[in-house]
Amino acid sequence: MRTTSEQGAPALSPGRGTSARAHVVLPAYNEAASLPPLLRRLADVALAERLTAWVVDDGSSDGTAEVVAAGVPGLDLRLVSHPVNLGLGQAVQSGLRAVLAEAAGSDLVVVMDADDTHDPDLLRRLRAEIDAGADVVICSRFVDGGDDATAPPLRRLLSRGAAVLFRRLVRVEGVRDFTSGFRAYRADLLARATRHWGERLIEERGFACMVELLMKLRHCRPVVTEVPLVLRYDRKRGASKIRIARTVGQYLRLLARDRLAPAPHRAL
Ligand SMILES: Nc1nc2c(ncn2[C@@H]2O[C@H](COP(=O)(O)OP(=O)(O)O[C@H]3O[C@H](CO)[C@@H](O)[C@H](O)[C@@H]3O)[C@@H](O)[C@H]2O)c(=O)[nH]1
Repeated sequence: MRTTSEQGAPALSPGRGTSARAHVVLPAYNEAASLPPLLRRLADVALAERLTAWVVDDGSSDGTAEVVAAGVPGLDLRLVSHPVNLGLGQAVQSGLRAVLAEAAGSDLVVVMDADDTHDPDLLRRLRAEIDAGADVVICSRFVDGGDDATAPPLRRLLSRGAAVLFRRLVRVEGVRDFTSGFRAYRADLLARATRHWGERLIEERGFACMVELLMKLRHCRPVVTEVPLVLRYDRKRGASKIRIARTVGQYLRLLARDRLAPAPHRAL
């Protein structure tokens, strides 16, 4: 296991082609119990997928960092640490920054939940989509074969409401599931967006950061595809951190900010 500083500008080699490595960013806040089974499952796909896992420990108090420091046989595992809790948005941003400092342009950068509710077997499918020409691939609850039937009704309403709202008002071609936390990006797309937005690539601290990232990336005119996600809403350990009223407020604020912010003059 290596511990990585968060500093470092994107240093990517350009050019399209078959994706080489897969970098999996796992934002984690108090996930010491959920991480070990997930990391073992990632180790199972690591060899075939040339995979590095980057856990972003966001000021956890439950020993999440120690779990990562213990390492997992067969898995190239890195730890990015925040000394205090800065929120999901900052954690994703720190993870992406660390990955981009060493990724190649055609690498695959995946962000997925650290609570062991996302299936690492989907990584093969994500790689296939990127290799076929996609810049962003979303694991989606809202395409044929996807669902979130096991989620509580209010949570389903939140995701569906957000999907309808953002589809109407933002429209990113190819996107149905705006709030899914399980996605893959081509590294050079993220690097291009980072060069333009810098630290402002992700300003939302909470769950709205997922939508914000898509909103910013749309200015790069990415090719976006979706693959079905059957969300196993069966968190076996710990509790969900999402607060519904707060998240709705963040979505509305994000929409307002997007309307007011000047769009880049041309595609990035
Ligand atoms: N680093 C960090 N990670 C966090 C924080 N808050 C949450 N996370 C991480 O974000 C992931 C998802 O958090 P959960 O608390 O498990 O939320 P959920 O209810 O499973 O979220 C579901 O709905 C979201 C909105 O639709 C989706 O974005 C998410 O992928 C998932 O489907 C987990 O890995 C959790 O540790 C934070 O403050 N800091």
